[in-house]
Amino acid sequence: MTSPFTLHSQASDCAARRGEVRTLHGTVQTPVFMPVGTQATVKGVTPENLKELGAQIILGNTYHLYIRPGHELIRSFGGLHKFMNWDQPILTDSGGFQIFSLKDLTKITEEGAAFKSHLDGSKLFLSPEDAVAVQEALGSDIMMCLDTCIPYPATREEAIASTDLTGRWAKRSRAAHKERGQLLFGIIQGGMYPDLRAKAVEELVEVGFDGYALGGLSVGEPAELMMEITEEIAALMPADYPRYLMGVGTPENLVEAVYRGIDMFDCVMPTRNARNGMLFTSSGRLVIKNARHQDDQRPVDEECDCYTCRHYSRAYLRHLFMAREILSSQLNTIHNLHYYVGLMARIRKAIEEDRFAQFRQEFYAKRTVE
Ligand SMILES: CNc1nc2cc3c(=O)[nH]c(N)nc3c(CCN)c2[nH]1
Ligand SMILES: [Zn+2]
Repeated sequence: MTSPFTLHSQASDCAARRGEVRTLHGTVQTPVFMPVGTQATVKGVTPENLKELGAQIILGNTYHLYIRPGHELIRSFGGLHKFMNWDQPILTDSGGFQIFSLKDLTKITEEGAAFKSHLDGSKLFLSPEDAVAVQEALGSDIMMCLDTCIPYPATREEAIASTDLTGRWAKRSRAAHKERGQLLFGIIQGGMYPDLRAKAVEELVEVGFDGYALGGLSVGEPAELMMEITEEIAALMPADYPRYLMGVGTPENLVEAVYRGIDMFDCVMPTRNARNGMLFTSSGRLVIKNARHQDDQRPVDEECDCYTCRHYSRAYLRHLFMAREILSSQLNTIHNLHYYVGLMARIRKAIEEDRFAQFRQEFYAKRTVE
């Protein structure tokens, strides 16, 4: 198994590292934040907007695209890249998280996940092999194994049963994956039990994947516990393969997880919060509907050079939000994604210059909660 990951530099005073992941649609510089594009679109922005703000790789979702419009339709258009006019890397999540968040609509057996469509309640089924086949049809550059995301809290017995099943499914996913350049990542479960997670790492490495993801986190557990597990398990994940922390997180989470050795992140926060009028800035968060922005001529963030900050005032963005204008979501999303992608670019530079621990201190010094 040759790794798609190249390590460029390792911080001298923490686990942070600078690297790159080679994929069929290009090389991704890490640490990297991946905007979420669940239904073949990053909500509210065009691929051109994404390129302009610096996005390297985006996320799609097996479950959603399988249900609508269907992976066979997308295959007939030459795959997801052609269908959505995005010619850079795409990572598709397996649907593990979505199927389990459907809760009572899902039945898990050894064979796979039987579930009811959230659209029309029709009965559907995905085996680990099906999930690989769907992602191959989509043509994603990085595929994720179908897994069972363990809720928080979970008993040790529940965590053992679920983690063992995820391990057996991972083996089947690897066997089903025909080598054609598409990468396949394994997902580490284990709940909040470090020993179960350590065992899961060993088993997945034994099977052999192109990268390893920490799953089952950011599921309602305290942030300290998420960071404890991340710190302990990232250190056990192969250093010469990509490490992906799924569904994380706030800007602070990203800084803390990079500090502990994580390379890849995805989170709906920048896009979802943008639509809800919550904007990220270098000094903290800003709620655009707040009356104090009503006649404020300044951009969202004086230190930001994104399209939104170069052309629009807080007053205008507040007006769009209050008027429920479509442009509100577009401009707020461009800014928030530019902030996240820009933060990762500043993190990569700090690691290259071996001053990440200092960067982390400065990052917090500037955060005054608005
Ligand atoms: C928001 N928090 C969060 N936790 C996750 C865990 C898994 C997880 O354990 N497995 C999978 N397959 N996906 C997850 C996701 C979706 C990531 N796009 C998560 N999101
Ligand atoms: Zn901006």
